[in-house]
Amino acid sequence: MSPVITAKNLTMHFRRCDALRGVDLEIQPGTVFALLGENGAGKTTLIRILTGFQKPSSGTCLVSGIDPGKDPLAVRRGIGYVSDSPSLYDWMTVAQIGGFAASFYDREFLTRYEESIRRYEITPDQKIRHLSKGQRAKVALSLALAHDPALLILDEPTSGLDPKVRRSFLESMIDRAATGRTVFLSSHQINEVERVADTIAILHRGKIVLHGALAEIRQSIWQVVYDVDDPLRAVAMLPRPAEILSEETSGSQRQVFVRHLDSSMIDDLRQTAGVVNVRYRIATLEETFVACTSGEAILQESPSGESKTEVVQ
Ligand SMILES: Nc1ncnc2c1ncn2[C@@H]1O[C@H](COP(=O)(O)OP(=O)(O)OP(=O)(O)O)[C@@H](O)[C@H]1O
Repeated sequence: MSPVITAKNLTMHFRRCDALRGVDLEIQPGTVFALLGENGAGKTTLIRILTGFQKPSSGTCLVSGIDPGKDPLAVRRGIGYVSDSPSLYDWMTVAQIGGFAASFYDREFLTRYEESIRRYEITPDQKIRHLSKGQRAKVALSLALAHDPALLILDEPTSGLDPKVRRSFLESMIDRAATGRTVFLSSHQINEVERVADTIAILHRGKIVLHGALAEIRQSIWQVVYDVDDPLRAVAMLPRPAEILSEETSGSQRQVFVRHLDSSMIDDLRQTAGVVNVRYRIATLEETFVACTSGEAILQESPSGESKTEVVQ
């Protein structure tokens, strides 16, 4: 099956910063994909390029087979999209905005929209400008979902929602993917991402530093901690195929986050002169995120499963 989203070497130079620095990405249909990154990592910029609101400085991308730079309206007609700050016509009521949006789509749109508004317990004749932040988010989500798009792109979709609504919304995203539709969401909420995503990518300073199946990532990244007899002692890097995500020294203790560790490497480390008290365990996704976004040596996995390590300046 061909990917729903393909990005090749996307860059975005703004006057004062490089928001994207060569992003490669492939997202398969029928999956929930989560883009993780710190503030300012470039998530919104990438989403704006994929939805045709921003032209990249260089590189190419296809969304459902269409180049958003060439035909942004065709891309946006075919997808459901909620930005991080949805702009809605404030002077309309909840019902009016649904009726207005419905004029661009088939008859089912209004039925689905009204059903969603009822489920979210929003009063249809309330003015948009009088809605709370969470209610606005619910209206924006209802509009994005009402034409039942094959691809849904959501920038921080749950930021205004309370925990109960958040949970049921995320569960509904898993159901969507199970019917072959694709969900692309950006988030800071690692615990939420863990519950719903099939694949994730971590964006750090405009580069994707980790990309792959969540199940595989959760099983392949390890935290290794050991002590050295002398804080100045040099210890050799773990050999290939190990890939170091980050290394930290605190006095005589060293902590390494590493991908593709095997037990012989731990045995060798235990045999190393001056190294004592070696312990290791699987890293949590949160630890992996911190390691990927604070370490110097970082890696990128291609969709084919090969991975490479590179250094971020
Ligand atoms: N139109 C613009 N002009 C200049 N710089 C911009 C513009 N849009 C974004 N940037 C810069 O690009 C970088 C990435 O911003 P972006 O909004 O994509 O990050 P983000 O990952 O979505 O952050 P957050 O999680 O805080 O929303 C930031 O340094 C930001 O200041």
